[in-house]
Amino acid sequence: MKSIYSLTQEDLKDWMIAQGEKNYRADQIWQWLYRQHVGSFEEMTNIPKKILQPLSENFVFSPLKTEIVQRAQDKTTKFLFELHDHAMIETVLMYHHYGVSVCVTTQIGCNIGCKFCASGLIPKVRDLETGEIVAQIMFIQRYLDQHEPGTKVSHIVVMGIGEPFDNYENVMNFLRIVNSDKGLAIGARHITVSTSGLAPKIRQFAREGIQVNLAVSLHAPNNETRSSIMKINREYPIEELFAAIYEYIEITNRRVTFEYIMIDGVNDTPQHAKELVALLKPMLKLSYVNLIPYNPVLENSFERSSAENIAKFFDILMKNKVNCVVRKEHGTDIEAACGQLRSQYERKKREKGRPRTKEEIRQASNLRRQRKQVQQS
Ligand SMILES: C[S@@+](CC[C@H](N)C(=O)[O-])C[C@H]1O[C@@H](n2cnc3c(N)ncnc32)[C@H](O)[C@@H]1O
Ligand code: SF4
Repeated sequence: MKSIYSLTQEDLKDWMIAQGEKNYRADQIWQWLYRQHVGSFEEMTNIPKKILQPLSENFVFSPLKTEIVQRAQDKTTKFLFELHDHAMIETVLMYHHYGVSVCVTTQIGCNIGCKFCASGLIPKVRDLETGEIVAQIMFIQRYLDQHEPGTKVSHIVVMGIGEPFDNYENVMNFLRIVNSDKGLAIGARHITVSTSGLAPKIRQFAREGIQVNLAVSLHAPNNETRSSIMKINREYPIEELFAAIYEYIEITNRRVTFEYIMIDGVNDTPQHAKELVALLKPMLKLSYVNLIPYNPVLENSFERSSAENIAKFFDILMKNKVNCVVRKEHGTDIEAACGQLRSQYERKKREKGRPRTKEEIRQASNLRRQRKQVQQS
């Protein structure tokens, strides 16, 4: 059964009309959901039983069951949820000087399969429904209501497990619901959708008429390096990706953020930095680069660039007037890399009772060492 959070305002109105009810009932329910943040139909005290009954027969409330909550020293909190089909997803709550953001998951697994990413290890099982994405925000808003009354989710990043543009319609509905001014009213400019670079969807997104920010996971300035870590680059090479980005900028007049993970010996040399400068030169005022220190994951041997190499790379970009920042890390003392909490949890479940192999012990100690370095740096 679908979640009530799957419905846009229009869907809810259509449903009311189909029940022979008045439009304003849909507005009342919307207010209960997104202004009062109720967690059940019974709490909607001004809605008559003759409406609540069919509502609860046709829709579930939250489709999420909490499995694990991990809180880091900097208050970053990771939630592992179980869905009705026992699939596990992750959602992260982060605290910033400008507010509170939530990172949402959009798919179970991911077919893009980037080599460095824990989420891409598991092929896509299915797309999340709109309601399953909205429910992540509402769960965390209720968690905040309970633990820190008055604190509101102010920003959303669509950067959890999955490729949002491979679940396009559900993600667009999610954006409309959280942005609705009669509901949560999270400003479009406070929402960022990150894509690995599905060029045709970037063009489609440009035409949606919403002010949501676009981030592109670039991670390399040339096709050879990018294809070696992101197989999506073979389908949409840099020339095609940038043609779509230019079109996006032309239509929306909005700035694009480029995410660039710093991976030791892969994409972090001064030569890579110079190539990145050349690539971004024509769009200096309309682009922004986030340099992200790589978060080591157990399943591969990539390592984070040294602080020195990150600083050198940053300097080259800055000297060439590329807007750039080294992204602040969140929750380094918990399973911070996207998809890690879920993959650790599922591995432990599979391996219960089985002794670890030498290779697994080596990998785990390697990861612990890298994490320690990350926390100390
Ligand atoms: C998990 S992805 C989800 C959104 C979308 N699929 C994408 O690739 O942009 C969000 C961001 O996390 C980055 N990422 C993935 N694994 C990472 C890791 N181990 N350390 C740091 N960033 C990572 C991705 O490259 C991407 O920029
Ligand atoms: S980085 Fe994004 S696109 Fe690549 S595997 Fe991870 S979630 Fe999928």
